[in-house]
Amino acid sequence: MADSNGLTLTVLGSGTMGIAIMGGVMSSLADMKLKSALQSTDNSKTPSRLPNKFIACDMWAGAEAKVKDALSHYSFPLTTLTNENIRGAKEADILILSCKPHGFKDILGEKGMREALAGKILVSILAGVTQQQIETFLYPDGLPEDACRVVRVMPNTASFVRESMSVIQKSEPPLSDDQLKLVEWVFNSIGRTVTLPPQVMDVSTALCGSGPAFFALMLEAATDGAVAMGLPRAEAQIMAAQTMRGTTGLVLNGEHPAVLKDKVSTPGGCTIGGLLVLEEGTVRGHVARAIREATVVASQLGQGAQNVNGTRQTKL
Ligand SMILES: NC(=O)C1=CN([C@@H]2O[C@H](COP(=O)(O)OP(=O)(O)OC[C@H]3O[C@@H](n4cnc5c(N)ncnc54)[C@H](OP(=O)(O)O)[C@@H]3O)[C@@H](O)[C@H]2O)C=CC1
Ligand SMILES: O=C(O)[C@@H]1CCC=N1
Repeated sequence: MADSNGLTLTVLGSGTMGIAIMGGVMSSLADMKLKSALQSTDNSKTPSRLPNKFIACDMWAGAEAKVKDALSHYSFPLTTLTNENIRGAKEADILILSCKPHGFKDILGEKGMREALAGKILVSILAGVTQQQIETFLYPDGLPEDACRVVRVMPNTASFVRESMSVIQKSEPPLSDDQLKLVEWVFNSIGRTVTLPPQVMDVSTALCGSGPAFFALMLEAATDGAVAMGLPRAEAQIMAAQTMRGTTGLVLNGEHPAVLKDKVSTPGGCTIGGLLVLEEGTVRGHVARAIREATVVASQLGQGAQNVNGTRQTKL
């Protein structure tokens, strides 16, 4: 692990995701330091230089305190900047574009930004904004030799606790070995990654980006039911969350969800009774439709469209 020789990671937009990603990377680095003191690690997938200095840019001054509150306990060099995106970009080796989807033109259109980004990796996590949209905006006359490499990734908010499911869009032409190692290291350090083609980025946004909200709704509803039957809320919430974690652990361990469900359903028992109530409510159809709706909405986000459920209107 390179320490004194470390890279600088800048986030452009220090909101929920900017903080979550920096927090996850810092936590991972802190963990690596501890582990490397105890055992040797497989370095074949580790870039020669890792990010260990961080710059958080935002246009809202209040973001500085939020970033410091969330991250200063990690003790990595952390600079917070307000309305100084160009400086943040100049000092960066790798950047995460983490503003709202419609905000990318304000940031990338700033005078001097193109020069500040030259030769660097710009990871966009914006929902609904394609790699091509960003590249065409930055380089309307075609990619110059010193163009930055735009890489699209869809992580989720669990980055903060290093449990993200991040979808890395396959880059065309391929990234260099060093670039790929670095991008994969950043997102592997904050959870799990898969690499997929551009045409599935919107559904990945719905399933993985929005997913924590959908699963949280399920968790909250289960907690409410338990509270209604007499459990104290604090315990009920932990019990529901741990049960959800256990279920995901089994599935990630190879158990098929349908088999898992059947194994829990004792004949004549309480589980099948509960499941049939869920089926009466067409929960599966609605959950699946939520993913479909979110996919459609995600696909509109880069075009300035708004609203859901057939009420979408394109901004003129
Ligand atoms: N939230 C999530 O779980 C996920 C979000 N995403 C994507 O990540 C991106 C960020 O989402 P999220 O973190 O939730 O959004 P937030 O609104 O929490 O954060 C975005 C931040 O960018 C700031 N910002 C806006 N304009 C500028 C500018 N010109 N220069 C610097 N900073 C600016 C915003 O400031 P201000 O508030 O003042 O506008 C805000 O603090 C979005 O594009 C979203 O699609 C992807 C996966 C999951
Ligand atoms: O709701 C949104 O638009 C963003 C993208 C994925 C999660 N949150």
